[in-house]
Amino acid sequence: MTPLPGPSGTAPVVGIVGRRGAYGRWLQHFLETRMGLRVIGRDPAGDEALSIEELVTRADVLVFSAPIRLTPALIAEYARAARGREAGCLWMDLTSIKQGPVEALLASRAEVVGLHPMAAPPLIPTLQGRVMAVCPARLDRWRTWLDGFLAATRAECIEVTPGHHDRAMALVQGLTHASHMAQAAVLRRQAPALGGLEALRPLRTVGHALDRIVSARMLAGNPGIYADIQFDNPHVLPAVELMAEAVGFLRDQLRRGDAEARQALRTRLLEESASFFGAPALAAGSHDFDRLGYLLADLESPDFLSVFLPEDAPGSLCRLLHVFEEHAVNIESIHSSRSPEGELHFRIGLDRRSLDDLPADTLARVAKALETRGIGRVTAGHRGD
Ligand SMILES: NC(=O)c1ccc[n+]([C@@H]2O[C@H](COP(=O)([O-])OP(=O)(O)OC[C@H]3O[C@@H](n4cnc5c(N)ncnc54)[C@H](O)[C@@H]3O)[C@@H](O)[C@H]2O)c1
Ligand SMILES: O=C(O)C(=O)C[C@]1(C(=O)O)C=C[C@@H](O)C=C1
Repeated sequence: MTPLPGPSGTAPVVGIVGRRGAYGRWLQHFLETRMGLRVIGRDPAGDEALSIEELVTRADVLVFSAPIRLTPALIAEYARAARGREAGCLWMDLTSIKQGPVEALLASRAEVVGLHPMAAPPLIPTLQGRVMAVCPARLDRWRTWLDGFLAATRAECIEVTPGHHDRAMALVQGLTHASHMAQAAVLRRQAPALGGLEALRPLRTVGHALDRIVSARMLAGNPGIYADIQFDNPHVLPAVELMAEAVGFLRDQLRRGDAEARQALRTRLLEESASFFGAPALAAGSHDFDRLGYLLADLESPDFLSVFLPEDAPGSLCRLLHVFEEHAVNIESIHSSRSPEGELHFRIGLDRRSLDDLPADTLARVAKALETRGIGRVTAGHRGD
């Protein structure tokens, strides 16, 4: 692989501040394996071989990937240590909040871009299928290299100013996180009396299942990030205040309990918001809800085989399906998905009734045929009898 040259014509050395963290590790792997670049870094979590001075001197590109609450002061500390030697370099950050970090970066003499990959570091080596907010702040000679870097990430890049980003993230992240933290807190208080979370599962709706997924993802994540987004994005507090006002209004109507209260709830919390969303958005959201509901049902169906296809080539899926046909196994659904390790596979949902009419070892024979003919490797499978 030919590394992408920087403005001097040679491949830049990239320094990562916070390279032992979740994104720092992901980015180092990306830069080394997908861009062929040399990566150095520093992190108080056991990676202090280079001093701050050495790091800013040696890195042509410096990326800040540190806790949100510390980042503006950390950037200022690096800028002080660089004492102007950063002129001609590119400095950037991955922080979930953009105004403070980008202002701090601009106080240096480096070229500056603020980035926000809007998803946790993925299992796969690129950001394909994810959005990256890009705040170009002071770019000149590094623009071409930056374009190449962003293209290599395969993220859907959206240019935005830091101020607009933070106001939007107060709604996209702050509000979403706040409502799911609140939901999880209520579930914690009330679900045990009903036998716990798992006891609710058989009675799930699609809406509850989707919300549970979001809450679980957040609660499984880094609590520091979720707390910092609430506290350090100044636009979150007004959004949370409006949410509390809306929930308070709902509570007041429930306490009143009369016909007028019911009408007030319908008007203010349903009809007025529905007309704000508009008919096309309501129809599209409703359709997506249905599709996600069926997707979740498919992914939970008990009869399935998950098959890893080593050959990412036209016709591989066709050859795979032919084996099921040969064994008279009826397929109910096919989803391409990723294992927890990031490996691409197909989850083949099977029709229970067709399995019932077949010999008990049919799935084992399908799996064997797939493997001996070199079509695919069965990574998981289940026949829910
Ligand atoms: N994880 C996510 O979901 C996610 C998504 C998008 C953006 N981000 C952003 O990426 C950045 C890093 O997040 P993360 O998930 O890797 O967090 P993390 O807590 O896993 O990593 C942060 C790293 O910074 C290090 N650090 C702390 N103080 C430091 C200092 N003084 N100098 C150098 N390093 C220091 C920590 O030791 C840690 O290894 C954050 O700004 C976050 O907003 C994270
Ligand atoms: O877990 C995920 O993939 C996320 O989307 C994490 C999430 C989020 O929940 O908003 C959290 C912080 C980052 O700034 C970006 C995204």
